[in-house]
Amino acid sequence: MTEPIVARTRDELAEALSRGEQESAVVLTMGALHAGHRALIHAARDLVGTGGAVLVTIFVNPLQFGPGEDFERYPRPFGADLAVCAEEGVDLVFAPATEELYPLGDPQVTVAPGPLGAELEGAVRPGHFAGVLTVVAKLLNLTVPSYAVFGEKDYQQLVLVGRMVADLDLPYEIVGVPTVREADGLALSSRNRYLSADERAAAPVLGRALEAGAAAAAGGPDAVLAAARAELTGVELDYLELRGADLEPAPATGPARLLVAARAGTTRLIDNIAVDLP
Ligand SMILES: Nc1ncnc2c1ncn2[C@@H]1O[C@H](COP(=O)(O)OP(=O)(O)OP(=O)(O)O)[C@@H](O)[C@H]1O
Ligand SMILES: CC(C)(CO)[C@@H](O)C(=O)[O-]
Ligand code: BAL
Repeated sequence: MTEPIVARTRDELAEALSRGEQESAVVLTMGALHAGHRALIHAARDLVGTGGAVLVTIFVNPLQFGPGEDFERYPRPFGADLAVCAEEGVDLVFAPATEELYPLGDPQVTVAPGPLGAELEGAVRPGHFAGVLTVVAKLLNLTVPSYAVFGEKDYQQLVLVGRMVADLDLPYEIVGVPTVREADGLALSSRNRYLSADERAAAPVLGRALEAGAAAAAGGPDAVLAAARAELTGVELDYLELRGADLEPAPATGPARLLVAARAGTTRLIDNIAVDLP
């Protein structure tokens, strides 16, 4: 097992990137790495092969956290994260300090996420996706990969990153990876560690609700939502919505996406599933 190169500054990153011309794939994270991130790293390696370079960024981005959210509390187990990267054969880790990524302080020019950025997660977390897209654009322009790998667990983020790349002609291929789940259906998330025993016992209702909704697709959109809603007990619901695969309003037929966000105690969980409307 070889240790990844660790770059903490732009100069260290540029020097590391200058050493090779291989094709690269990047996985952008906020650390606290789990099996979901490992799946993204595996996908990145599959894209570039053993001759290519897999990069992981670890940066808890203050721009995407709102007031009263968990920026300070967010887990930062950097040593453990480096061990995961070494186990998974990551070639380069870029882990800048906030002032390294934002040397001029809060950016005056940011990426506007458009109307979708104010819906679903954006309605509950105003400004979140402007923060996400701004840091994603910066990290991609610093790491200049061929591919950038994202998880379907944050489906709206995946859609918005893809739209940013398309709208701004950014030269990166965005690749999505299916959500990795616990045995009981709970989507892996760095925030799951916040859950008390009782909250953890309640949390799988999100996955169960999504499965029930998808299974009711033959009955159409109303049946999907009714079946999902019936499972959502023991949590505080933020939203349950059926949209098109591109998160536009749900079509009457064809590929759709069922999305849920809820709180188990003070821990906010999100999840989603593909639904095929007949
Ligand atoms: N269970 C999962 N399955 C697939 N991809 C995942 C999963 N969890 C996170 N990812 C992806 O990993 C990347 C980094 O996400 P992040 O570092 O925020 O981890 P996280 O588990 O989503 O943490 P958070 O608790 O903040 O949601 C994102 O593209 C995200 O969608
Ligand atoms: C993409 C990302 C790393 C940007 O901070 C974050 O939103 C995340 O981890 O999903
Ligand atoms: N992957 C989620 C990032 C956030 O909640 O800010």
